[in-house]
Amino acid sequence: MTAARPAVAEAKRIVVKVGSSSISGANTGQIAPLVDALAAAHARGVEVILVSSGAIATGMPYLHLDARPNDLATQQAAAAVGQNLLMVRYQDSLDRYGLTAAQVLLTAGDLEHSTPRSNAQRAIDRLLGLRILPIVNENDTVATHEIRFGDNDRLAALVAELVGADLLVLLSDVDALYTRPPHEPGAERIDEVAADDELERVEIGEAGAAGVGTGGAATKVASAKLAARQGTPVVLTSTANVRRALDGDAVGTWFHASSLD
Ligand SMILES: Nc1ncnc2c1ncn2[C@@H]1O[C@H](COP(=O)(O)OP(=O)(O)O)[C@@H](O)[C@H]1O
Ligand SMILES: N[C@@H](CCC(=O)OP(=O)(O)O)C(=O)O
Repeated sequence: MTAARPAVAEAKRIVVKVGSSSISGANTGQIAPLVDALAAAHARGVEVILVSSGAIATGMPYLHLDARPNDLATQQAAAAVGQNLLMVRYQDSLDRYGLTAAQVLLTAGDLEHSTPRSNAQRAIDRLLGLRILPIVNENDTVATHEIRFGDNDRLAALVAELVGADLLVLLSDVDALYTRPPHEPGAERIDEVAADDELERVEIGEAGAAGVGTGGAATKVASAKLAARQGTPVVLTSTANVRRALDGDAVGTWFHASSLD
């Protein structure tokens, strides 16, 4: 069967980004199907890098928090508790395929300075050469306001650039970008974005219902624009669609590379 998106079928190195709301709390069970899809791509010889949020959301119950904390210190504490548990959950799931995860924690400052940047690049390259799955997150305990990425959608686009990815897959709780918030009447699915002016008519609403993510659709669009400008095409779709997105099916919204300014 021919893939609807040949660029996906031909991609050798793919960055997949998943948000907190997709893999924590009531959606912790989505880790296994996500790992199934990553393992299938890995088995085809694709080099996969996962950018995963969820440290804070995973740590929250252990700090007896019902909602995402607002202050930086408590966010950092929750992330420190949650990050290793998140990695254990990924590794448990990867064990089903005999695959190994590696934790890669980065700050915005790391990617802006040449020495830590090339160190990270070298380490990720070696991990991929060893057929290990790098799982990237912001290094929340050392990231202060000045050196925060702000959201992992942006981090994902910067990692895609760092590793020279052929494709960025941004996962969310909606199946695509819509012309307005998807629950509003008149919202239409956008199949592809080939030029910047096509985004002018898009109305971006509030972030998802789970209340544990930070970015919402606005940061996904910004990330997709950044990656596309760097020459990496982007698929924006739901976590439930990840398998189909990696198979090259025409799911979600496709952002053409180098088409946006
Ligand atoms: N124009 C739009 N198209 C798609 N989603 C939108 C739009 N405007 C607002 N949203 C909302 O953005 C949410 C996704 O953001 P978010 O909850 O932060 O995701 P994640 O936790 O996966 O990063 C969706 O649940 C959706 O309701
Ligand atoms: N580094 C943070 C990510 C912050 C965050 O909520 O990101 P996202 O869910 O992608 O909007 C964490 O792991 O909790």
